[in-house]
Amino acid sequence: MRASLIQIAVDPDESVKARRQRAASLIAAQRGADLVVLPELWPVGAFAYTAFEDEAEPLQGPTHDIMAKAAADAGVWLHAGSFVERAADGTLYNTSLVFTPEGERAAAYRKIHRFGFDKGEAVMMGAGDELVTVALPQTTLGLATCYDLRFPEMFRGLVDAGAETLIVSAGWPERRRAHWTLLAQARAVENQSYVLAVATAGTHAGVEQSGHSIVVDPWGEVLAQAGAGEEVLAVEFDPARVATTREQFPALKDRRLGLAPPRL
Ligand SMILES: NC(=O)CCC(=O)C(=O)O
Repeated sequence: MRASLIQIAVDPDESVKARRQRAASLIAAQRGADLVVLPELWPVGAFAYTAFEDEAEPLQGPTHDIMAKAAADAGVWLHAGSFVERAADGTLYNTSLVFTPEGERAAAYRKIHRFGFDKGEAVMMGAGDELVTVALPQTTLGLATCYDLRFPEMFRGLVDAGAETLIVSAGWPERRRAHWTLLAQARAVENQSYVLAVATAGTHAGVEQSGHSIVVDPWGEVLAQAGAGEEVLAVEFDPARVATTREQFPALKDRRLGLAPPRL
């Protein structure tokens, strides 16, 4: 299976409209891949909180339509990263979209863990509450967005729902890049799954982005990792290795659920 991770740079000097067109061109160049993945909030920037209200779109808005067409034109499964969704009741969500190679929307995932503690996304956006998996002919994807990477129970939930390839679409700061690489490998090892984690490049809202998108196999080996700048990370991987890894080293079968709490 061939995947292309588009580590697009989010530059405040480029308009959202221009970046959407540029993303579509980058996707067009990936014809021949099976799966293309974009990062979190690449139209506006994951830390550009002051722009969230103005750049919010309905689920089926400009980002949706341009990405649907880009998937169909390139004939690829497309995880289009996320955008700021304004729901019918006015609530904002950090929403990822997946399209089929025919340009049909296959899934929408609203980020479950919002980042920012008492500010930013955490107070400006609603939280999703549904795990999302997407069955491709070669593998089943489990969807996660950025800060979700820190919550292993969410990934275990995706694996329990059938996920074999975990997608992490992110806008991760350079300051915490060591966590990014470590957590991507940890999620792959503990879930005996591929992890395809794509981050943005560039600096926006004063936050330098990490880049270093990464693909990890079910044994925890790094198959490929990008540098800091804008880049397309292309990899080929064998989805059947998830089943063989889980058969040959069946740690997932040794889980002990429902343990008694400590006696006081
Ligand atoms: N956009 C995000 O979710 C950022 C997450 C982050 O910076 C971190 O977990 O560290």
